[in-house]
Amino acid sequence: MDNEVDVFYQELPKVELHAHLNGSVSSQTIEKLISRKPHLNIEHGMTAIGKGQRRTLDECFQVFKVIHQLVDTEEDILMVAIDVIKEFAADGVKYLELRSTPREEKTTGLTKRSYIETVIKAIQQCRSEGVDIDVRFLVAIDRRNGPEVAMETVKLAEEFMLSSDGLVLGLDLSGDPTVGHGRDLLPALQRAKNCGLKLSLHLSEVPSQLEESELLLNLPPDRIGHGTFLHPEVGGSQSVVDKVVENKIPLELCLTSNVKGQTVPCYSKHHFKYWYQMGHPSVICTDDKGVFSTDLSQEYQLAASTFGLSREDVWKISQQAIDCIFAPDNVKQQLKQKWIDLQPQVFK
Ligand SMILES: CNc1ncnc2c1ncn2[C@@H]1O[C@H](COP(=O)(O)O)[C@@H](O)[C@H]1O
Ligand SMILES: [Zn+2]
Repeated sequence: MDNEVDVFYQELPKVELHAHLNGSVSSQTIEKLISRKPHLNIEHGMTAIGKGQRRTLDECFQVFKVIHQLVDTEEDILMVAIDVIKEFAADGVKYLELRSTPREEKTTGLTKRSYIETVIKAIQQCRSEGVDIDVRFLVAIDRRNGPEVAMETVKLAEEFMLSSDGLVLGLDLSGDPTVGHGRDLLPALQRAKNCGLKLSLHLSEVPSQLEESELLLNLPPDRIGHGTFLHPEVGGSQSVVDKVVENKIPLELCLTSNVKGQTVPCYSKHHFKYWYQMGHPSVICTDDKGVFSTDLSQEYQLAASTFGLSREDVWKISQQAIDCIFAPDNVKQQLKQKWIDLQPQVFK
């Protein structure tokens, strides 16, 4: 971890809605993976970006390739998912929507179906051990893989949505934003929406995506990842902002990820300020806590110190995130009660 985090932020009950499984692998788990696969000659420094370090977004995507080499069996996925879930729980996260791209690995017999099944198994195992966190799963589409794979992923997600007892709730669109165009993925995303999968789309993570965002906002998505370049001040447009506001589409905002990935020049210029000041639903998230050496408490603390938020403001942000989850209303009600129960302890 990069910084010392005040106990208030750790004890604050939190909702995490934007976490990529393989980007969330901690250094402890990476150690275990490296010792399972010494022949790969992967060193620790290749899988995380430390304090004060920055990488281009392109270099970040190279890091995921290294991690994918380390995580290529059902056994690896099970361990990684269980570790990640327990780490979020230890950081005070009470509700987590984990997202991951199902991968097939011919050499190890891993299939996209067994990939999803294994993540579900990890969630169930944590639940049976009594880990204090409600975890759901969003199946991810890597935009690099094109429309056919996207459609295949939607069909799989649809199947699991119906058979996983509410654990699979939706779909994520992610991957290198400079590759491919959302227009080609529209039929798959439209199908997902029609069958009841919730949609969280990475939109305008880089400046060149305005036209794509305009198009995909017509779906409309249920949440937006990043949305760094949506507003006019950074080359977006007012009509795009209006669409987001009219449809009340929550934004998942990841400060460290954007600064370390160099799409935002510094913390004080993060678009959290723009959307939060407007009173638009803005959820603080980690994106890739392993790769960016952070955790959700630290992200809350960073937002507070950068934008001068009081503890009451911070409490409100974490509480209002409950309204943005993809799980049904009864789950929202349970979480709201949990927040009420925990409040005296956090503000003691
Ligand atoms: C930094 N900003 C980002 N922008 C876009 N996509 C990202 C991302 N961070 C992570 N991913 C997506 O998540 C995958 C890793 O987790 P999973 O193998 O799916 O669990 C990456 O390969 C990429 O597709
Ligand atoms: Zn992301």
